Amino acid sequence: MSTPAAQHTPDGAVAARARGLTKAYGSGETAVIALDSVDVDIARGRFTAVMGPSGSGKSTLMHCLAGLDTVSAGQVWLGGTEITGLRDRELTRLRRDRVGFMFQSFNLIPTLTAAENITLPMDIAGRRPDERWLKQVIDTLGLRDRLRHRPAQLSGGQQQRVACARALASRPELIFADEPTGNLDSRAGREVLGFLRGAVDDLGQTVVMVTHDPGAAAHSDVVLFLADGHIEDAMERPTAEAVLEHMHLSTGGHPQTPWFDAVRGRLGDDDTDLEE
Ligand SMILES: Nc1ncnc2c1ncn2[C@@H]1O[C@H](COP(=O)(O)OP(=O)(O)OP(=O)(O)O)[C@@H](O)[C@H]1O
Repeated sequence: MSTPAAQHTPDGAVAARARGLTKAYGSGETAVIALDSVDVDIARGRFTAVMGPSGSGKSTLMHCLAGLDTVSAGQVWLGGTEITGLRDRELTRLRRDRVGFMFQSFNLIPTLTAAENITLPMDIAGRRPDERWLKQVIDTLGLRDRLRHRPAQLSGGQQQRVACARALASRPELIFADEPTGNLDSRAGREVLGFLRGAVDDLGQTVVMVTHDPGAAAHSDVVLFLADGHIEDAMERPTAEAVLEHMHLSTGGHPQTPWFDAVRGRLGDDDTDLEE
């Protein structure tokens, strides 16, 4: 299925692209089609949010675009390189060089300092960081005076900022963030979203973020809405209210799902007339 994002993005401005991307888990009668012939372009230098009900295929889409999972059919490109069909070793190198990851659970090494955690992927790869870039990332994220601290000595928001710096350190073409604010209180969550926004606006990075939270999605430039393994809509310049309204409409006006209740509660607008 084509999306507005797929139709209007010129070639050179695409950080990742999928055509006919299909992912099935299992086979025969028990097969689950997690993604069903998805076409999508992730625009370079923009902040894209991916939303949709639980099980709609968000994580699968992110993993296939990032080369973390194989596809059942279709093609995926990272920048100009088609990754479907690459051998494991080539794919690992490409991922290491071009992609940064942020997860809900931070994934920091407890025995290493913030500074060591930030450069760990580059140290493993035997690459020297670009010191000017690293300094810019650390200052942008406000981590200068936290570099010698270990994760346990940092707040949740600071830990996620370290994870953000780690994702940015090698200046990847693309950062994938899977619910990066899921384990944070709302203030720390807003702070991390502000830094991701800054990574796009001030550092020219490309960010793809999976989220259930309309308030988080409102920090993005475009929201892709998944449903049953399809991209069923895209929204440019989203606001939390417009995203929530879209979620309301996509549940057919019967927002009885735990997913909807949870996000509505987080927006704090239980008094609105959503259930009319
Ligand atoms: N390893 C797996 N084996 C079998 N089925 C899977 C596997 N991973 C995902 N699925 C199925 O694929 C579909 C899409 O899953 P996915 O995790 O991508 O959804 P999601 O939108 O990210 O969900 P959530 O918001 O709950 O994280 C679901 O039906 C899920 O049960």
